[in-house]
Amino acid sequence: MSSEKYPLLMHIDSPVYLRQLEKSQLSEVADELRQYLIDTISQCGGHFAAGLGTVELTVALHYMFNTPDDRIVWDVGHQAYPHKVLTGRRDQLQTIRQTDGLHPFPVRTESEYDTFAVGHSSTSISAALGMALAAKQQGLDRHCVAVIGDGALTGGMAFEAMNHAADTDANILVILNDNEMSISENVGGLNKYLAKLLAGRFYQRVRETGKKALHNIKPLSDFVSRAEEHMKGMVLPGTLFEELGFNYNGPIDGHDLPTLLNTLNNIKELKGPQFLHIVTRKGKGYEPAENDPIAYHGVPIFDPKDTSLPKGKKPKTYSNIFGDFLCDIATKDERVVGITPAMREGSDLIRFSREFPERYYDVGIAEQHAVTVSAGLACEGLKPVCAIYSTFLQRGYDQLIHDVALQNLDVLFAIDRGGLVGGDGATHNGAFDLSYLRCIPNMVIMTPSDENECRQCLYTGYLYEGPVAVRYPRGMGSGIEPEQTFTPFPIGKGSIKRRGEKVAILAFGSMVQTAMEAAEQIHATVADMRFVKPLDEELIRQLAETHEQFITIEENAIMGGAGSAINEFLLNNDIQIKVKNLGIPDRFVEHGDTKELFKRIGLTAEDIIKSL
Ligand SMILES: Cc1ncc(C[n+]2csc(CCOP(=O)(O)OP(=O)(O)O)c2C)c(N)n1
Ligand SMILES: CC(=O)[C@@H](O)[C@H](O)COP(=O)(O)O
Ligand SMILES: [Mg+2]
Repeated sequence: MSSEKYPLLMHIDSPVYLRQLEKSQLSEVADELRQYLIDTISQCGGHFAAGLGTVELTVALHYMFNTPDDRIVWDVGHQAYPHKVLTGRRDQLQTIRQTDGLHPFPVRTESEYDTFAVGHSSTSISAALGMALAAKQQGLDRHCVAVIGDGALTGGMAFEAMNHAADTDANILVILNDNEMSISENVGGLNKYLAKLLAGRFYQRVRETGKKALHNIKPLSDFVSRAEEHMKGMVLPGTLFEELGFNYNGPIDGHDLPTLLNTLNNIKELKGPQFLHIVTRKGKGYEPAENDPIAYHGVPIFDPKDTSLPKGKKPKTYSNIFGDFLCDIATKDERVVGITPAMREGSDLIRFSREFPERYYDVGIAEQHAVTVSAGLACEGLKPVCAIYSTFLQRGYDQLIHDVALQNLDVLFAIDRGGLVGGDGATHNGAFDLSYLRCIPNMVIMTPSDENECRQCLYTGYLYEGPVAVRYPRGMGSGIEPEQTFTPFPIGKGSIKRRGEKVAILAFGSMVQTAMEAAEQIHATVADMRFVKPLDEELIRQLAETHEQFITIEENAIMGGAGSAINEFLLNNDIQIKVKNLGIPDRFVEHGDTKELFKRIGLTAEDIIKSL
C-alpha cells in the first residue's frame, strides 16, 4: 500500500486507530477508502457498487461507536467491504471471494468486528435485536446497530423484527441505507413509500422537536426532483416506522460525513428502538458505477480507467438457457407468467421482463411470497414459472410444502445455482435442494446434465401438471447450443450415456460430465439419471442386474440426496449391490474457485476412480 496514495488509510489497522484521528481528517479517510476499493476490487472482482455507497457510513459508525464491543450487523454483507478494510483486513481485501481468501460477506470466524454471519438478506434487524435484548439481560450498556438496504427491507423478516423490536425497549438502532436500488431497481409499495417519505420530509420545515435526534439537517439537493414528483396533495403523517414504534430520524445525506457523525452522536444518547434513514448513491464516487449500478453490483476484474466493463461474446449460461426457454414458451402460451424474488439479472429474466411486462413479476426480496403467489396464480389456471436460486428457495420451504405441493399445484420451479457457486461461498451454495425437495410428496425433480437437456427438462416441466423443479448449476455447461425444437422427456426416465462393465456410475445433473471422464478410464457404464424423483426404477434394476458396483454422484449434500434415494430403492427392493455415494460432504463448503473446491470435497473424475 503506497503512503502517497493512502497516507491515512495505511495506518488504520483497526477502528482504534480510526478513533484516534480528528473528526476533520475523516473525509480524507473516506476518500482514500473509496479509492482503495476502486483500486483493489477492479483487480480482483467482487461486490462493488454497494460498498462504494457505504464508505462514509462505515467511517462514521466505527468512529462514533465503540466497535467491536458495540455491535454492527450488516444486512446481506455485500456492502461491507469498507468495513473489512477498516477492521484489520485492508491488506487481504484483494483475496476476497478467492480460495482461502477473505470471505465474501461478514463472518464471525474472520473477525471480532463481524458480529453475525450474513449473505442472505433481511436478517440484520432480528440479529441486532437479539444482541440488544441479550445486552439488556446481561446488564450491558451496549449499542446494537443493524444496517439494512432499501432492497433488503422488502424482505418480510425485516418487518417481523421491527414488529417485535417495537414491543421491547431494546436499545437497537436500525439504519436504513436507501439508495433506491436492489440489485436491479427496487420495487413495490414500500419502495414508493420511501420515495414519498423522502419527498415529504425534505419539504417539512417544522419537525416535532424534543424526541428527535437530528439537528441542522441540510436540505438534500438530489431529493428535490423526487420531492416535486410526490408532493402534490400529500399530508405528512408519522412515518410507518414511527407508527410501528421506532423513533424515526432522517432522512439525511449518507455521504455527508459531518451530518452523519453528528446524527449518530445524538442518536447514541437515545434509548429504545431508533431508526435512522440515510440516503446514498449506489456506486458513489465511481462514475460508471453511479450511472449503471446494476452492472457494477458485482464485477469481474476490470480496468477502472475504462468506462465499460469487459464485454465479448460469451457462451450461454444455464440462466440464459432458462431465459430463452421462458420467452419461447410464453410466446406459445399466454398462461405463462414469470416470477422472480429480486433476481431479474441473475436468473436471466431480462428479456422476458421487456417482452412480457404484463406477465413478469419481480416481487422484491421475498422468496416466501414468491412461492405462495405462484401458488395463487396456479389456482386460477395460469402457468407460473418461479425462477429462484437454490439457496434462496430455502427461505420458501414451508410455502413449497404447504401452499404448492400439498395442493398439487401446477408451478414450475426453475432452480438456478444448484450446487457450488464459487465466490459467494457457503451462504450461497445450492447444496441442499435435492435433499429438501425429494421428501416432499407430489414433487417431480429434474437435474439436466447439459444445456440442451436443461431446455428440454424445462419444457417437460412446463407440460407436467403439478409441482415440478428443474435444477441447474451456476454458469456455463459444456457449451452445447440447445436444439430449438422441444422434445419432452418421459417423466421418470433417465438414459445410458456410455456402456461399460462391472461399475455403473449413476450420475445426476452437472456430475454426468465428470462421470463420463472417469468412465473412459475405468470402462464404466454411465447413466444420466435426469430425474431425482421419480427415479428411473427400471433403469436401476437393469443396471444392478448387469453390474457389480454402483457409484452415485451428485452436486448436492450426500445426506438425503439423490444417491440416498437410490440407496432407499435398493434396500426396499432387496437388491444387493455394492454402492458408493459421492456428493457434497456433511460440512459447509467455503468460497473459491469451483474446480479447486471440487477437488477439496472429492467430486472429481479422479475421486470417482479412487472410490472403487
Ligand atoms: C434472501 C436473499 N434473496 C436475494 C438475495 C440477493 N441479493 C443480494 S443483495 C440484493 C439487493 C439488496 O439491495 P439493498 O438491500 O438495497 O442493498 P444495496 O445493494 O442497494 O446496497 C439481493 C437481491 C440475497 N442475498 N438474499
Ligand atoms: C449478495 C448476493 O446475494 C448477490 O449479489 C449474489 O452474490 C449474486 O450472485 P450471482 O453472481 O450468482 O448472481
Ligand atoms: Mg438499495
